[in-house]
Amino acid sequence: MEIFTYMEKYDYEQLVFCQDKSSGLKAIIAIHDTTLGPALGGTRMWTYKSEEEAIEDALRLAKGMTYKNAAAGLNLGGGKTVIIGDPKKDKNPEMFRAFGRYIQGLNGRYITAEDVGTTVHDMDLIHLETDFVTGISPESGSSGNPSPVTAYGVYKGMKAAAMEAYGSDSLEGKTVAIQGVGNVAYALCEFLHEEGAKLIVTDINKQSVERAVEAFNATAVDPDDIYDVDCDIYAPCALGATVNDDTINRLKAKIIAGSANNQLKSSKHGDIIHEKGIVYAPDYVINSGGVINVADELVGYNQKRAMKKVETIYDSLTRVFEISRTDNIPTYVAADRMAEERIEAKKNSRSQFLLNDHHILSRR
Ligand SMILES: NC(=O)C1=CN([C@@H]2O[C@H](COP(=O)(O)OP(=O)(O)OC[C@H]3O[C@@H](n4cnc5c(N)ncnc54)[C@H](O)[C@@H]3O)[C@@H](O)[C@H]2O)C=CC1
Ligand SMILES: CC(C)CC(=O)C(=O)O
Repeated sequence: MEIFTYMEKYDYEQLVFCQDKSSGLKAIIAIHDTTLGPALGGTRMWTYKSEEEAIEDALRLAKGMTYKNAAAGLNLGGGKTVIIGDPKKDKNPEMFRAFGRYIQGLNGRYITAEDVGTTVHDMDLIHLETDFVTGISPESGSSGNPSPVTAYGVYKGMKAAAMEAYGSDSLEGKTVAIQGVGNVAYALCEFLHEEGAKLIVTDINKQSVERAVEAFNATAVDPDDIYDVDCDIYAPCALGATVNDDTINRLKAKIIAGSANNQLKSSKHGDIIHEKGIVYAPDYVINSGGVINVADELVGYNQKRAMKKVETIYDSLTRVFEISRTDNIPTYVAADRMAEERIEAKKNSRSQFLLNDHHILSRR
């Protein structure tokens, strides 16, 4: 990959490589755009096959955060970190403290939180070195684990998608195929089960599947079979790019709505599902509950206020579906347009965020 060519193409601001030999830290912080404010996005820890794959993931996820934060109405830019390693085997406290020092060095241009492979405990370790971290333990006045709130937003978004597809937002009796029953999806299963939806689940982790089968009477299938099951809603809640050339003709669902980031392998796949009449809830709109929740910490966390804002995901998606219908454009294009309009409006007055005295986290 020609890194500068790629960065120039999608207008990235900064890519930071962090290495700490004694703890084994190898992290990549990608900052896409700070027009609206400091870049906020989580830290993913994953076993990448190559450094190139890790860089690409960081870059794609960071750009997604720019759009997510803009579409959610947050005054925040987009960034994300990936740590190369196995979250089950390679973590140690020094690693996250070293990473925290790198974040501190960015002086507020980037604020982190949880993502796949990282936990509240990891954020607490980062917090020992920097204030530019959210989603730390609630005892410190923080909002804690964002996953259940993300799940609540996805649940609300799924209802908006059901309204668009079926004319009713009830999920009772609907069959939802859930790919990956980790932190977000387990909490999502709770909401869906409570409303009377039927659940089909899969995960590469057997224990996660068993837990969902036991708790929600879910039907388990093998990971690759999830694309072939009869269902009303396909909910990708694992990693990205699962709507791709191999899967797109296998999916039987009328709705695609889940928590995973970067669900479409490429924009071509968004065009195809639009032509097929599938209602696609753009990933960064439906999964913005977590970032909306942690962003509330920037003004002094208030759970009620945060949850009220998370509920607006239903309205944002309804607006996206309306634009898509009226202008006959795919929903991902409608969402991009909403986000880009917000960023463009601000572009001439603000860019390249730098910390100022009013940064709330520096006073926490
Ligand atoms: N945690 C949060 O608040 C937010 C999460 N997201 C996104 O939602 C997705 C899930 O996040 P979390 O639940 O936090 O992560 P997690 O790591 O707790 O859960 C992901 C699950 O997917 C499973 N998985 C991985 N590859 C799989 C495959 N090929 N087939 C089936 N299962 C597979 C894993 O075993 C794990 O159980 C990620 O894409 C994440 O970026 C987006 C916004 C916020
Ligand atoms: C986990 C969130 C708090 C932020 C994030 O990285 C995301 O929404 O993908």
